Amino acid sequence: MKIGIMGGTFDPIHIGHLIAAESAREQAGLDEVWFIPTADPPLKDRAPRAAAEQRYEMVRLAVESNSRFRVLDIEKKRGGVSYSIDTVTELRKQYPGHTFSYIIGSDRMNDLPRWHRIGELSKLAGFIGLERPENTLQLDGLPSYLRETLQLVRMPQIGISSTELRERLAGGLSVRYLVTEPVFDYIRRHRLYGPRNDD
Ligand SMILES: Nc1ncnc2c1ncn2[C@@H]1O[C@H](COP(=O)(O)OP(=O)(O)OP(=O)(O)O)[C@@H](O)[C@H]1O
Ligand SMILES: O=C(O)c1ccc[n+]([C@@H]2O[C@H](COP(=O)([O-])O)[C@@H](O)[C@H]2O)c1
Repeated sequence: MKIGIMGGTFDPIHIGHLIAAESAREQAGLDEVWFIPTADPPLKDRAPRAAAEQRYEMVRLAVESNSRFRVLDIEKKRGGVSYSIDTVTELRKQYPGHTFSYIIGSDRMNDLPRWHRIGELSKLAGFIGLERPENTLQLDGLPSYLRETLQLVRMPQIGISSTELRERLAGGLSVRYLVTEPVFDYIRRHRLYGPRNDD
């Protein structure tokens, strides 16, 4: 099977992530998309607000109604910094018949050369790049070995981020319809992302 990996911090997961995954599935002819919430994200300068277990649970709730979407706890279980090379190596061992491609937003695409052991990773997995409103992909900035493995897909522009959602929640504003209803309920029940005084 052809698998797309939707990796992310998902702090929290929002409709932009889901529409990105669905667009990639459709346009890249993927059989399934596997969502993999990180433990510690490698290149983010702040630790996630919600615990790995809570971020995993929100992703599980967001994808459970789609039979072509799955959530994997592989990075949560491994703990520590979630390097994609470790995840792909483990997945290839576990599922030798599948091929894997990382789905990434165009904003993250510029960071690709800084990913851990990126040369090796690019031989083990492909990359599917999505356009995002606030960043235009500068393909010229990428080395040719990455350009060659990159497939670009289009998606309706969803100009939201988890950062914006956390800010809205901290400010007492609604995130209804920016996240799925079960995720909205989970955030409310667990009182996630409320105002705090150590920011
Ligand atoms: N609105 C969006 N449209 C398309 N892709 C997105 C969108 N938001 C996030 N992504 C992509 O989803 C993946 C996971 O992103 P992540 O979990 O860090 O979400 P984020 O909204 O960018 O979070 P934050 O604001 O906390 O940095 C990344 O590849 C990112 O580019
Ligand atoms: O392996 C790396 O060095 C690496 C560096 C940056 C990001 N990633 C992966 O890219 C995905 C999106 O990351 P983030 O930080 O934007 O949530 C997630 O699966 C990360 O593990 C991976």
